[in-house]
Amino acid sequence: FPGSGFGQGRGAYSYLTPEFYEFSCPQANEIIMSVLENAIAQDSRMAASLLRLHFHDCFVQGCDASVLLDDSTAIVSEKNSGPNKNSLRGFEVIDEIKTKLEQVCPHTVSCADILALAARDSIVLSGGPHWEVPLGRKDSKTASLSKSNSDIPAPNSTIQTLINQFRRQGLNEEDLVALSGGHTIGKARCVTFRQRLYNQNGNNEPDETLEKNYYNGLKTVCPKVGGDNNISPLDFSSPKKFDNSYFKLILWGKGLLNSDEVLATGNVRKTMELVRSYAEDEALFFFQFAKSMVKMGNINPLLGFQGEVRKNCRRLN
Ligand code: HEM
Ligand SMILES: [Ca+2]
Ligand SMILES: [Ca+2]
Repeated sequence: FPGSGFGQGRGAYSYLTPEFYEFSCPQANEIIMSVLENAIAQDSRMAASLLRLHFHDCFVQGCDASVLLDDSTAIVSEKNSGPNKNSLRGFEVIDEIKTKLEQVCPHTVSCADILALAARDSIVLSGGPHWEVPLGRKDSKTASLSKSNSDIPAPNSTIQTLINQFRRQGLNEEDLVALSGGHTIGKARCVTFRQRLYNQNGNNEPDETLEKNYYNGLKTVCPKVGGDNNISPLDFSSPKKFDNSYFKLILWGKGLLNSDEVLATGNVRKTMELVRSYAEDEALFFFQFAKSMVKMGNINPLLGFQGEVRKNCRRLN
């Protein structure tokens, strides 16, 4: 029985299933959704931040809530890695969900599953697709600052580096392009796209694939020196709505990060074609995004007796 006995970690449940908490915590979905509705109403960017949190968890040791652990004697936190520091948001929202779940179903719903459900619900609340989230992940007793520095793709990556880093996680080009569509919501800091504006190839010239008006606008947000934390939307046409406009912008030279633009300009036929098809067909993008989110959520989960269900997502029990 999912979630009853075996699901609670006393047995060796060996796969993820959407019904995992059906009996042990049937209220989990409702509780998560109600916390998110409030959090996103107060701060519309929060949906994007929670989606990214799940991504940065899954790419480091798998989807095991390692990203949520604070520094302690036993833990060197991933929160201080290059990609995460001064950047990841949403930890307080995860804490709020966890506190409510501990009141209703103590020691039952893992932090890793909360991240996966919060990411899905954030997409739904932003107008994107709904999908069933396979559940039953346990929480790690370790974190990896070094893997967080090495395994999360950098914004100035080439297309080949992106393909390789996704492949290492078991994700292919279709997953790379669809999941990059997560950038249809949320914002990025000047430091993550400055190189494109002023010195793309070490020759003090901008990235020539940037559309000129867009480029001029970005320079006012992101000066050559200073303003590191100034933010710009990843999809300026609809930064709060989960839609396919991200792919249309890329085709027009209006993608914010180098890693966005190279999906269309990096001379890899496959990703170029996928960008075009998602720009033309939003339903196709939604379908593939949901499929790829399930795939990303399945990266190396801890199952059964492995790991633990943390009582506080920030520390080991
Ligand atoms: C393909 C490789 C990727 C690279 C290089 C990348 C890079 C980045 C960078 C640099 C930022 C801005 C961070 C900051 O300035 O603080 C960002 C934001 C974001 N990323 Fe990615 N990302 C990638 C893939 C993904 C994936 C797979 C997802 C989810 C499915 C995702 C979701 C997001 C979201 C939603 C934001 C906005 C967060 C917010 O506003 O708080 N990204 N990404
Ligand atoms: Ca992890
Ligand atoms: Ca959008």
